[in-house]
Amino acid sequence: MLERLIHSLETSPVMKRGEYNYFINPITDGVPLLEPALLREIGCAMVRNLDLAKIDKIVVCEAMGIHIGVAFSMMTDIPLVVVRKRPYDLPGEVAVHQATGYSKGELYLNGVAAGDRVVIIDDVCSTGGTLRALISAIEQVGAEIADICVVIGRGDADIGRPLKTLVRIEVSETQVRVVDTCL
Ligand SMILES: O=P(O)(O)OC[C@H]1O[C@H](OP(=O)(O)OP(=O)(O)O)[C@H](O)[C@@H]1O
Ligand SMILES: Nc1nc2[nH]cnc2c(=O)[nH]1
Repeated sequence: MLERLIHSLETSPVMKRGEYNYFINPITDGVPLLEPALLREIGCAMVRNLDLAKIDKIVVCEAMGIHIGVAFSMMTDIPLVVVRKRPYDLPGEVAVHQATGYSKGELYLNGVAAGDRVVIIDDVCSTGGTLRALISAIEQVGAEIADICVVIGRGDADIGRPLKTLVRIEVSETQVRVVDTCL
């Protein structure tokens, strides 16, 4: 299992975004293209690794959490909430600040209510800025976070909660190395 993901990572190009070594991969960028078999492989691995007991909603972040969230939602029949990068000004919307290794912005959460039990999933965790922002937004509405899982972990960010990763990687200026897997 995860052979496709590991192969895609070990053949990922790396570019500079400022000082940040940014790897380019189908799962994290949709570039150059995303094979359905790779998406299925990841969906199955998430189903096997997440605690799905009594989960009301899956929460993902725009943009590169969406395809993973859709696959996972269709496999589990659990509704999907997409945290957006633009406001809708709906009642109860929560805004939080997001900072990554190469960008800053605001995130807007709608569709999660007090008492909901949710899982957060994303493509990658690097500095942890995005997951910390998502956790803060969900805590502000009074929902319960049952589990958090990303496909790819790089670095050792502290998000203040347990984090599941399908694979862990190291990124140099020229290449990606897979150093651990969940299996
Ligand atoms: O751990 P971090 O340093 O926060 O990095 C992880 C985040 O970076 C990417 O999102 P990004 O905001 O670049 O946008 P995108 O999904 O729209 O490409 C990725 O999809 C993660 O959400
Ligand atoms: N594609 C991609 N997304 C990221 N999100 C945070 N770091 C990275 C990275 O190196 N590559």
